[in-house]
Amino acid sequence: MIEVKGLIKKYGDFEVIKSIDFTVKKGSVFGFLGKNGAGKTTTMNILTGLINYNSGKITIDGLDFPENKNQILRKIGYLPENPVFYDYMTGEEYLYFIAGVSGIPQMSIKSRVEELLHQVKLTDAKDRRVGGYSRGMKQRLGLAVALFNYPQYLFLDEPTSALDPQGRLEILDLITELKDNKTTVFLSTHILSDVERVCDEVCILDKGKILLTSSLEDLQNKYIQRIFDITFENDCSSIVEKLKNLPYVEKVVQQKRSLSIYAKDLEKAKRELLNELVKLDNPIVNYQIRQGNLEDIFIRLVNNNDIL
Ligand SMILES: Nc1ncnc2c1ncn2[C@@H]1O[C@H](COP(=O)(O)OP(=O)(O)OP(=O)(O)O)[C@@H](O)[C@H]1O
Repeated sequence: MIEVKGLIKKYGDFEVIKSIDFTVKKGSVFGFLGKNGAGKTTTMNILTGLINYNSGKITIDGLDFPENKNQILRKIGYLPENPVFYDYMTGEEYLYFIAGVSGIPQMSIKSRVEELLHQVKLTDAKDRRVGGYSRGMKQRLGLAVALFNYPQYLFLDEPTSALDPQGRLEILDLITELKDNKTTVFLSTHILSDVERVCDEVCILDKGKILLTSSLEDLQNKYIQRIFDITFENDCSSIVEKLKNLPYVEKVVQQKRSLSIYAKDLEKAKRELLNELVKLDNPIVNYQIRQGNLEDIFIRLVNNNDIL
């Protein structure tokens, strides 16, 4: 288990991490969410021992982080957002190079390299120079490096953002496999559908502060919202204000001829909204009720702070 209490990180006078607390349960997939610049990479760099922090307490499996850094780091694997390699090496040579510095017994190296190449689906590309790999292939090679020493805690910083949908699914499947093997995964990402697919816990960071930590299930149960998506024949800018003032409407988001109306009172909105809309001199071409997803919850939390 990772426990973080009162963690503060400053660059000069700029407090990037503003006294955050959170707990990552062993064996879980912990989704660490936040907009650009929220402080996700900084937090991950601290937890993987790459940078120092100003104050706070971090314990991993009950061990104080600074006091037991070497012991703890042996349990940790990290895939940074933009992993860097020696481009002139082949993928296989690079993993042999990592083996050389990892302390793994000589006799196990060949089988470990082969196993990892297979796991990240790079066996066919193992003899190509890394400089010629696509971003997705580099990401997968970085994952092989992070996994080299069978980490108990795996930190992944935006591991799928460079990948095409197929590549993303492969990484998400791998995360699920790792979780099944009891690896704790700390996943920073912007891609909320990925979080919905693999995470157990969600932590939302905004401007260095934690807005919310929750199990994904609780978050969905508590904050899920019904949204009415309506498309009109003509531009609907002029009716937004009127709709916002309806007592059962919480928020209206407009995109040219379409509106997303967030309901405060779902039952009332179901009964009354359509009646209200047909009175307008703008024919409706589409009307549907959608269940909000994590993306909607995230946008409401980070942009409005209106459900806290
Ligand atoms: N070495 C540094 N010196 C000064 N400021 C820094 C340094 N590293 C990061 N920052 C600032 O700290 C804040 C948090 O950055 P961080 O990279 O942790 O955010 P992030 O949530 O990972 O964003 P992204 O999704 O863009 O990677 C940003 O405002 C960034 O400019």
